[in-house]
Amino acid sequence: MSDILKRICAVKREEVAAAVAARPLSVVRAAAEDAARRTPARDFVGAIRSRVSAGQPAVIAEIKKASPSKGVIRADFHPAEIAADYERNGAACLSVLTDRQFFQGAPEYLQAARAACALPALRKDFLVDAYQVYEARAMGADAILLIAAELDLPTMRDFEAIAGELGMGVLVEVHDAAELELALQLKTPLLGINNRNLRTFEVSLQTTIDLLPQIPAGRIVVTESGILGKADLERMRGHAVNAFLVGEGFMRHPSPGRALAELFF
Ligand SMILES: O=P(O)(O)OC[C@@H](O)[C@@H](O)c1c[nH]c2ccccc12
Repeated sequence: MSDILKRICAVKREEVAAAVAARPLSVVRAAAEDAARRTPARDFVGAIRSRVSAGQPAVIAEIKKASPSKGVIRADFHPAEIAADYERNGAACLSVLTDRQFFQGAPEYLQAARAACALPALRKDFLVDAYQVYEARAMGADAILLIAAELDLPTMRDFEAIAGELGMGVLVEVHDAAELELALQLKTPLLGINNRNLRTFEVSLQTTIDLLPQIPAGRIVVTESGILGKADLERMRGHAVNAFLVGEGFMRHPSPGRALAELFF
């Protein structure tokens, strides 16, 4: 079985090396600090927490053109329009793919999406180097994703500390009990459970349900991937999970925002 996550992360290391050669860390860091001063990050964690504590669904609506498992999901792709549509229809936050090679994303999509609305935006990418955390803030991101399957604990702590200095939120993503144990040692309250195994791309919503008993109070569980219909939603709500990260289920509709409203409100 080919390990897709490993392949992606190998490419990420090459990308970082090329980016560092073009724009050294000191420059990106200064750009990130400048961005943090001039356009402070929007409160990603707060946007989710306020909805969940009010008993409302917190939806992180994803802007994703393609994926390695599904190919092109949405050919007619306008990130700014989609972002505004999501906002009008009650999304709490955005998640924007910035990886070019595997997801046909781009940093410019994050910038365009964020500029078109007032929602906090997560940089959805595979972070393997602190450089990319600075890069995230420099491109306007309000939050970063840490994938516990690819990072050790000291590295995650380091990235979380940098994100905190720059005012960004952190969503830490796990897929099994071992990863969860690492993730729980971070400070962030936002715990994503990816129903998709990033090594094989198999999806099972049972992944979220199985890990719930090991999650202490005070963490906000975000169930990620494979949420397509009302039955999925009811199943999660039956286990008191009320924060969701949804991509494909919205992106295949002419109006992704309307799809969001129909599913959640
Ligand atoms: O399109 P879906 O099945 O609704 O999934 C969204 C999101 O969870 C998925 O895109 C994702 C979750 N974790 C990731 C890490 C990297 C890239 C993508 C992802």
